[in-house]
Amino acid sequence: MSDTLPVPADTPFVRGHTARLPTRHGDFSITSYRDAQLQVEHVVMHVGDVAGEAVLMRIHSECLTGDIFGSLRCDCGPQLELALQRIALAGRGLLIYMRGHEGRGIGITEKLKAYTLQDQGLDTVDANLALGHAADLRRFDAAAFILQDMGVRSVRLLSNNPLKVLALEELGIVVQARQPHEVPSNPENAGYLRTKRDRMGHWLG
Ligand SMILES: Nc1nc2c(ncn2[C@@H]2O[C@H](COP(=O)(O)OP(=O)(O)OP(=O)(O)O)[C@@H](O)[C@H]2O)c(=O)[nH]1
Repeated sequence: MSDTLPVPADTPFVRGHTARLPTRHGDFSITSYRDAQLQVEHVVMHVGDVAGEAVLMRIHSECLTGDIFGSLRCDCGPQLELALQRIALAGRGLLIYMRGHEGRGIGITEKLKAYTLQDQGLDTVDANLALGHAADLRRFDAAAFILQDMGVRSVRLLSNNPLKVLALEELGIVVQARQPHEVPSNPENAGYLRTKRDRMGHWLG
């Protein structure tokens, strides 16, 4: 971790512990961070010395259904796998796994309610709105802290989401480049991806 950059003393974020984590994608280290704001622990999967410039980086928002159960309703699971593969292949980089981001911040129960509304014909955005939520409630200040703590000075961000780039830049993160992170679609998530492209401005083909 960086000894060179000052980390604010009054932060709600605290580094936990680092361990070696060999995976089927390659050999990673994993570091936990306590987030007193969201009352969760985020984890970072990292490879190589990430202090410095132009670090390959993915911020992955928790998606229990996609990441764990192989849901076809979204593209989260394949995006997570692809990101770990790309970072392992690069030999240097990190994936910040943001807990508390489930359902773009609405939580698992509300996301399941949104799924039911989507099965009745609403798209992802309107389902959130019908439940009384904004389309996207995620905050990235924990990610900004983690990058600073790890000494990351600029990133090559794996993402298709222009608002994510803006949100990170507003927090002072230098996004040197944005690299597309598109995975093949399937019949179950075609509408979801279309909504991301047409209503949320994602750079998707
Ligand atoms: N509210 C809601 N959240 C969803 C739905 N499907 C997936 N999610 C959540 O969306 C989050 C991932 O955000 P996405 O919009 O897919 O992608 P992104 O992170 O903004 O953009 P990329 O960096 O390009 O992947 C995860 O927290 C998922 O749990 C859905 O139908 N409704």
